[in-house]
Parts: sequence; C-alpha cells; structure tokens
Amino acid sequence: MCVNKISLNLNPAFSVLLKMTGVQQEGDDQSVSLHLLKQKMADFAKERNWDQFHSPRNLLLAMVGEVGELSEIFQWKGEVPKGLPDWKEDEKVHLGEELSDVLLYLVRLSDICGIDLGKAALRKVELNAIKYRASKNYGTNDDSTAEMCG
Ligand SMILES: Nc1ccn([C@H]2C[C@H](O)[C@@H](COP(=O)(O)OP(=O)(O)OP(=O)(O)O)O2)c(=O)n1
Repeated sequence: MCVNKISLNLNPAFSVLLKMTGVQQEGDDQSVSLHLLKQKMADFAKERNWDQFHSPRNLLLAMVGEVGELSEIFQWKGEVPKGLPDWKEDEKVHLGEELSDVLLYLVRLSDICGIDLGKAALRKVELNAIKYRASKNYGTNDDSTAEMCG
C-alpha cells in the first residue's frame, strides 16, 4: 500500500476549513490524504515565513493547547452518546475545527521531525494487533492479556 495515499474520513466541518483555506478535497468522498495535509501545512508555513516558529517543541505545545480546546468542548457534559445526536450543528462544526487543529499540528510535527506518520501509524496498528490478539482479548480490554513484543 502507498502510505501517502492513506485516507482519513473527516468530519463534514472539515470541508468548511478546507474551503476557508483554499484547500481542495481529493474527490467527492471527503477522503483526505496525510500527504495532502502535510503539503498544505508546509505551504501555509512557508507563505508566512513561519518555518522559523514551527520547531518540534513549539508544534508539540501548540498541539497540546489544541487538545485542551478540544477537551473544553466535552468538559462538564458528562458522557455523550456516540454520533452526538443531541448536539447543535454549530457545536459539531466547532468540534470539527478543534479536531482538525490537533490533526494539523500532529501532521506538521511529524513532518518537522522527519517521521512518516502514515507509515509509523500502520506499523503501530500491526504492533497493536500482535499485542492485543483478538483471540485473547475479544470483548475485554484488560491489558494483562497483552503479549510482550520487542
Ligand atoms: N503559528 C501557527 C499558528 C496557527 N497555525 C494553524 C494550525 C492550526 O490549524 C490553526 C491554529 O490557529 P489558532 O492558534 O488561531 O487556534 P484556533 O483556530 O483554535 O483559534 P482560537 O485559539 O482563537 O480558538 O492555525 C499554524 O500552523 N501555525
């Protein structure tokens, strides 16, 4: 599989962000590649002469800040049902924006650190499958059944 063509299904709110930033989606199915996001973030920084600010530490702190903003959306709500059926449309748009900020900083951080995020994530999925074998962990999330892997 070509890692650069790994696709993520993103919240519809992300299409608003893409339009605002002039980013065009690849196709009509709202799938966006990590490669496209990486390139768009690199262009965004270069056009503003912001490469100087996009250091690993700065990007990590920016991402953590955005995780905080994402957490605020859920703060004090108690548990919420999957699909967020009771949320207003503007709340979902806001959620999409904060999720996107986290993703974009993560993509940029990975790029600046020279990590191929798609490749690393695929490898991790494979490691997870070995550590948490379906046959031993079906229906349980007790990690005492996890296997060590070196
Ligand atoms: N130095 C910067 C500043 C911003 N961004 C990009 C990445 C994020 O997607 C978004 C973050 O912008 P803000 O810091 O304005 O954060 P918010 O959009 O969350 O705004 P606010 O914090 O006012 O809610 O912009 C960036 O790449 N580099």
